Amino acid sequence: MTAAIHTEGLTKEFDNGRGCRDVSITVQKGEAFGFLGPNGAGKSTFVKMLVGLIHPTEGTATIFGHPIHSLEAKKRIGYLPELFRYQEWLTGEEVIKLHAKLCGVDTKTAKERIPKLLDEVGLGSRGKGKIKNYSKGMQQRLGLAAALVSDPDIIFLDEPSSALDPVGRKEVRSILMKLKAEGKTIFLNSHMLEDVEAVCDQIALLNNGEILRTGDVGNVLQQKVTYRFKVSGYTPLVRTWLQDETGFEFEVETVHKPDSSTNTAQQELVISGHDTVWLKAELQNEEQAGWINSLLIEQGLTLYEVGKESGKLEDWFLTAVKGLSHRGERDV
Ligand SMILES: Nc1ncnc2c1ncn2[C@@H]1O[C@H](COP(=O)(O)OP(=O)(O)OP(=O)(O)O)[C@@H](O)[C@H]1O
Repeated sequence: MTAAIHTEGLTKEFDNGRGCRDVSITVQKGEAFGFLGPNGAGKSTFVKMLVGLIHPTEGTATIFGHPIHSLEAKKRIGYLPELFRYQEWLTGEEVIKLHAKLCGVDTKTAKERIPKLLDEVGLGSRGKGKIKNYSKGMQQRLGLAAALVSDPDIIFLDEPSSALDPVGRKEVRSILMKLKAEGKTIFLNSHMLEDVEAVCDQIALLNNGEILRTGDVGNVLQQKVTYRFKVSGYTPLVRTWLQDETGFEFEVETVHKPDSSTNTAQQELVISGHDTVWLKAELQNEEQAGWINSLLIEQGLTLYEVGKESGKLEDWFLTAVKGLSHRGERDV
C-alpha cells in the first residue's frame, strides 16, 4: 500500500545552519502521527517542506506516492500553520470561501460545507464577523476550518490548540478524533501531550533538527509510571508488608517540614504527622494505584494525596531529552 507520507533523509539547512536534518518517516493512510520536540527542534520546518512551502536542501518526500511540490500531492493536503494572520478586513466566512476557491472547491459544495465547518470548529454565526474583532483562539478555529475546507486526505496541523482555552482544546481534540475515525491521515505538531496521547498512533521526537526517538503510542501507554501516595502513620514495617503483598518496590520520601510561610493548619498537620511520607512505586495503571490506596487504608494509614510524577508520554519525552547537553535548536 502506498504510504500517505514517506520521507527519506529529508533535510532543510537554512543559511544560518539551523533547520532539520536527515528525517526519514513513513505514515500510513488513516494513521495519526505526532511530531514532538522542544522549541526550535525543527518541527515546523519539516511540515513546511511537506506542504511545499520551503524546498528541502537534501532528501526526498512523497504524499500518497506523489513528490511534494507536485499538484497531485498538494490536492490531498490541508494545512493549519502555527503562526498565521488572516486579512483583518475580511469576515471569517469570506476567508474560508477564499480558501475553498484557491483549493478548487466548486461553489455549490463550498456553500454547503462552509456553514457546517464553521459550526464544527465552534465559530458558528461569528463567521459573519470581521477578523479584526477575532480573539487568537477564534483565529485558530478559523485556521482549522480553512485547513479542512477542501476535505483533504491528509491534514497537517502545527500546534492547533496553542491559543485555545481548555474547552477549546477539548473540542479540537474531538474534531481530530472524528477526522481520524473518517479515515483521514493526521500529522500533528504539538506540545499538548494529552492531545497526542488521545489522537496519535505513532510519535517521533525531534531534537536539534534530528529524530531522537520514535515510538508506538500504544506501547508507550503500556509503560510504567511513578505513582506517589502521601500517607501518615507510616512505619518501616508498612513498607515491608506492602512490598510482600503487592510485589512492587516502594521508595519512601519524608515530607519536608514546613517553612515559616506555611500556614498554621498545615504546620500542625506536618508536625503531628512526623511519620508522614510519600510512598512511591512504578505502576502500570490506575487500577493498581487504586488497589494500593485500599491496602494503605486497610492498614490504618491516613491517605492524604495520590498522584503521578508525570504522564506516560511526558515520561517518554523527558527521559529522551534528559541529560542532553543541548535541547531544541541546533547548536551552530
Ligand atoms: N527561515 C528561517 N531562516 C533561518 N532559520 C530558521 C528559519 N525558520 C526556522 N529557523 C530556525 O530553524 C530551527 C527550527 O525552527 P522550527 O520553527 O522548525 O522549530 P519548531 O520545532 O517548530 O519550534 P517551536 O516548537 O518553537 O514551534 C530554529 O533554530 C529556527 O530558529
